[in-house]
Amino acid sequence: MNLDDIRNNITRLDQELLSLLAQRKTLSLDVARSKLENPRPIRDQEREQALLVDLVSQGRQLGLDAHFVTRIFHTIIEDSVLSQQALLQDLLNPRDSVPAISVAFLGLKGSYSNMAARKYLSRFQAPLIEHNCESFQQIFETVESGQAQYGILPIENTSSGAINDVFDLMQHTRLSIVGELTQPIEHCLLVATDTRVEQIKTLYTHSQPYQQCSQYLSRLADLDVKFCAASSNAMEQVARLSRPDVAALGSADGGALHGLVPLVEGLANQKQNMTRFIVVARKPIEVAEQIPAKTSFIMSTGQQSGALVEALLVLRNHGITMTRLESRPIIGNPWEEMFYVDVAANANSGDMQSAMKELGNITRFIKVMGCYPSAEVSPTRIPARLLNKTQTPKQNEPVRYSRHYKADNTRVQVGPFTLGGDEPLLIAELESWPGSQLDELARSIKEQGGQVLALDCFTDVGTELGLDRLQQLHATAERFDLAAMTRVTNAEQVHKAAEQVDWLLLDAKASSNDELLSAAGRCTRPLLLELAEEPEHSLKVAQHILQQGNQQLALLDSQALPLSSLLELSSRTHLPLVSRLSGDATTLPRLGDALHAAGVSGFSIAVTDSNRTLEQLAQSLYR
Ligand SMILES: O=C(O)C(=O)C[C@]1(C(=O)O)C=C[C@@H](O)C=C1
Repeated sequence: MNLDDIRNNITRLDQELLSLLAQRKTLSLDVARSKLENPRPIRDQEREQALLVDLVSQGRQLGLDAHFVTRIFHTIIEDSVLSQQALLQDLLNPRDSVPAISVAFLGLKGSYSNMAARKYLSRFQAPLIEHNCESFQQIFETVESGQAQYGILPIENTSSGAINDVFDLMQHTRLSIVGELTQPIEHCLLVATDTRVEQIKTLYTHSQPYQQCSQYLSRLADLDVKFCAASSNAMEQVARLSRPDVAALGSADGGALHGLVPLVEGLANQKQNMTRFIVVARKPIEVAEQIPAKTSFIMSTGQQSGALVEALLVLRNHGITMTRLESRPIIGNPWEEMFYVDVAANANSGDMQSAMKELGNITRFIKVMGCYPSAEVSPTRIPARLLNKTQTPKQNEPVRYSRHYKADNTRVQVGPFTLGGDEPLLIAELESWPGSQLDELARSIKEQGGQVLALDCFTDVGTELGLDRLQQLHATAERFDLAAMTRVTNAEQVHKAAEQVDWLLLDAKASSNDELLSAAGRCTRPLLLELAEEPEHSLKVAQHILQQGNQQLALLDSQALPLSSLLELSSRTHLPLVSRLSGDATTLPRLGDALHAAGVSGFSIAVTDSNRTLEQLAQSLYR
């Protein structure tokens, strides 16, 4: 078969896939109607789990990786759940029979708010009348006066946090929240003509995307930056000039509305950049009981100590999960706060009604801002014990970590460095978060010959600070051409860390956490598994990880195992070994040499701002 024939076959298969997806969607809507007749919740995670287990098993028999199959079906099921929700909501909240839908949002054609508005309202399949607004205030006014039926407002961004102006305006509005959506923010360099990055001399941009892409932009020399009121203005300007030396920052979809094309994509410092929007309207909506709902309300408590805690306890006592808590000063009442609360509950449910009544008795002010369908469809996970059942064990297949399975040493690619090659790899561990000293220490590690910067981002801190530290670690490692490593202790940390660092450390305690091991085994970042007291046990854990798909695994000895045990280990497994060394500057280099000769591929040592042991070890190893 020649290339054209193969491509024709691929095209045919893709069309079949599309037609099958459309048929599946029709069936999913039939399910929704049947759930309405015989009331049942839309979401049925038991059914989803059973479906995924079967699909993964059948996929494996067809040579498809478990991770690939689950990822695709998570997306299909997410769409199915959201389509069912939209159908039920339409039936419950019939729309006035107007020929078009009108919406107010910030900015002009192509702004992120415009793209969010189009995405959210596409479900109504009616022509859209767009009201471009210059401020959040104007959006509220346009909807309040009836000129637009809906308003779209950003309320939080993963990199810049809460959008306070919107929260402040919410305090005084008569509008209700009727929906939410999350929009990925993907900044690109947009151009109007055929050009190259080196030719760009002037950049038109709004200040926010400019800050969010600072790392990429700092690499472009002599750029004249012209700030605009909104990204859409920047795009308009570049489209009007239509020259090879000008570019705008904005989304590819937004740019397309102005005839611009992306020259470079994915420019944001933070790779996962998302904005959550709320949708407001004059009339509140009802949310069908079968749908996962959210309710937003605002309240102010007295200033006596424990008042907020008491209010939150009411939610807990009614089994209501709070998904967000934000506080803003009350304008005109210095030192008083208004709290914005989102809960995962339907405002009409018995629990919520009685919780609101109790809250009414202990707060100074309380008002429901709206109840709306939750746009988050958290993916159903397959527990490790079921995932393993989906394996079709081949008779007498050698265990994966063993030399029978693979005779040659595994090479693990850690950022730009290789573990398991000819040269040993040097990991410098910082024992606590160094704050503003981070860059200084990274510079010193690089100078001394270190290659990997290891630092705990999550230990003893909340998720938000952990994520912030991850980004700092990523940025510093990149600045000094080091690879970055951090410890992960749960599945969520695996997903977050995999976006920012080159190597994930699983400590010996990880072996009892099935969910963590499965997430690590399914991620595509290399792993370093700390050996448990009983190395045999860790080899079983290694087998479990390798079976999930991730083959980039190394073992860490942090208990200074005797040389004989290390030799035995390296005769049994092809996985590279790393030793955590401690000791003084005179013994360390000799120890390092001996262990390297015994097959140890990497060394990890603690670095402080005063010791130079890393340098001595590096000099001895790289002699
Ligand atoms: O089987 C159902 O009950 C469906 O609603 C269909 C479906 C699916 O798309 O497969 C969607 C949502 C449920 O959570 C489970 C499965």
